[in-house]
Amino acid sequence: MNILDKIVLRKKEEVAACKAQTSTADLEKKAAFSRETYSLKDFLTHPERTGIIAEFKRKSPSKGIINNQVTVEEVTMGYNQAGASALSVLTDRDFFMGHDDDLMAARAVNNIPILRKDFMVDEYQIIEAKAIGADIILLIAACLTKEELTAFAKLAKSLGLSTLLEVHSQEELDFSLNPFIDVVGVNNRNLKDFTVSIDTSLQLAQTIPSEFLKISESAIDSPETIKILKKAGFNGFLIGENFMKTANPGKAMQDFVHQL
Ligand SMILES: O=P(O)(O)OC[C@@H](O)[C@@H](O)c1c[nH]c2ccccc12
Repeated sequence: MNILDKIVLRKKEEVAACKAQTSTADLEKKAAFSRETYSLKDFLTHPERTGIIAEFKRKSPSKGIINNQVTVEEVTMGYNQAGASALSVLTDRDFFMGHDDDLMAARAVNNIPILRKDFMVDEYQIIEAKAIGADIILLIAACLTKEELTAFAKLAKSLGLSTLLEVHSQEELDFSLNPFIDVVGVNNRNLKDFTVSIDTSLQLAQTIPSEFLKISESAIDSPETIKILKKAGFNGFLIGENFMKTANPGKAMQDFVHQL
C-alpha cells in the first residue's frame, strides 16, 4: 500500500472517532465558527504580500523530523512579518506531528489566511476546519472522487472558506476542476512515491484554465525557482521544509524574500 493510501485509511478511522465525540452541532457553537474568514485569492494578489504560503511542519513521512524545537506562534508570526500571503499549518497528528491546537494558536496571533493542511476525506473535517479558525481547506485530487471534490468545495464555499485544489498530473486536473474551487495548486511532490520535480508545475501551468489562480507546492528551495515559476504564470508558492529546517524559519523566509 502506498503512503497516501495508508494516511487516508488512518484518517477515516480518526474522523469516525472525532464524530463519536463531538457532533457537528457542537462544532458550530465554537466561537471561531462564526468569524469572518480571510480570502486566499485576495491575499495572493495583494501587492504588499509575496504570494508565499509559508508552512509550519514539524515532521513529514518523506523527511522524518524537520524541526521540533520551535513554537507555532514564533514561526507563523515570523512568516507573517516576512510577507506571507497565507500560512499553512499541518493538523495531521500521526504522520506530520501536527495538531488542531497548532492551527488555533496560529489563528490567535495572525490576521492573514490560514490553510488547514490535512487530508480531507469527510465533510465533518470541513466544519471542523472552520471551527478551529481556518480560512482555507486543501482538497487532494489523488484521494477524492469528482463527486466528493464538488460536494466538499461547495460546502467550504457556503461556510466562507477558500478551497485549494491539489493536483499532480494532467489526469487529475481533467476530472477535478469545479466552479467551487478558488485556487489550483500543483504539487511537485508525488504523494505516492515522494519523488519531486518542479517540471510538474511548469508542465501543468499551460493547461490550468486562466480563471483559476495557480500555486506551485513543495520542493521550492531557491528564489531562482520562484522567478521561473512566476514566469510560467504562478501566483503563489507553498514552502515548508526550506524554512522549517532552519533554527529560525521566520528569519529564513525574510532572507529568502530579500533575494526575490
Ligand atoms: O516542505 P515543502 O517541500 O516545501 O512542501 C510544502 C507543502 O507543499 C507540502 O507539505 C505538501 C503539499 N501537499 C501536501 C499534502 C499533504 C501534506 C503535505 C503537503
